[in-house]
Amino acid sequence: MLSVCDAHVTFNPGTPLAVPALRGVDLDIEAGEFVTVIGTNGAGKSTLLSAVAGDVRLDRGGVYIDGHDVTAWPTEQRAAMIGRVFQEPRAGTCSSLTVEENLALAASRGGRRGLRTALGRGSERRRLADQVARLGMGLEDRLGALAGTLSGGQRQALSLLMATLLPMKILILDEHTAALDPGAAATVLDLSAEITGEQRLTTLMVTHSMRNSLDFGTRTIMMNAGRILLDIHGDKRKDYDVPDLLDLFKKTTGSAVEDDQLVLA
Ligand SMILES: Nc1ncnc2c1ncn2[C@@H]1O[C@H](COP(=O)(O)OP(=O)(O)OP(=O)(O)O)[C@@H](O)[C@H]1O
Repeated sequence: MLSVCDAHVTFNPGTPLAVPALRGVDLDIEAGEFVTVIGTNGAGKSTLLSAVAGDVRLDRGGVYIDGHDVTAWPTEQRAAMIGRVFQEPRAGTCSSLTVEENLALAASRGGRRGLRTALGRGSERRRLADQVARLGMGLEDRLGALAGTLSGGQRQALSLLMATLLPMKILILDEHTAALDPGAAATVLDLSAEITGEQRLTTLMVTHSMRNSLDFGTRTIMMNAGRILLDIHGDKRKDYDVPDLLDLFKKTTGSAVEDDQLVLA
């Protein structure tokens, strides 16, 4: 469903500041798979996600979605197929619009209906209220509140809902719970699992928590220095715990994981 083939990306190529961020990444993901992506700082996780979304162009290699070669497609063209939630809750919602207006904007994305039309229809307003009620955060009673007044967790749950409101194929979650307190992070993670499961979305989630990388999704990949080091899926995944991931990392790279966040989170 999603294939990344021999992906290479170097930032600032040909300069003293050149950084090889992806060094030959191959990844094939089946429809409905939920892949958690883990790795030390600077491993290339976000670059991989950005290469799939179209924000980062490959120097070499290709990205294929449902058999279409999208390597040369700009982000806007891929946006109809890809939903994305970022680390920063403010990135996915507009502070100066209400909850309802944010949702209506997401519902009208790429379509003919504008914000006013979506909000002008009683049936559409009810549908959006029903959708927001499922988040279990009481936002259905705060549809008229500005998104800027919501808590980080509420805002990130709203971002998640907005990213998945319209039918699409791939959901990209880039450390989307990293800026939240533990309680809100757990709620948003559970919601992510629920929504992706229901819609059978093909999902790529970067996390800094080894624990979460095993507890959520159907497959775990670990990156280091621009490459995929480990790829665990199927029943095999149940046999792994955090110490196993640490061991594998050490065996493959010859060094221990130094990123405390990965180990402790
Ligand atoms: N726009 C950019 N310009 C220059 N270098 C960049 C740019 N974006 C990323 N890099 C570098 O590319 C490498 C991979 O970065 P990337 O953000 O993909 O890593 P990551 O695994 O997501 O790390 P983290 O967990 O710290 O977010 C890093 O060395 C980073 O400094």
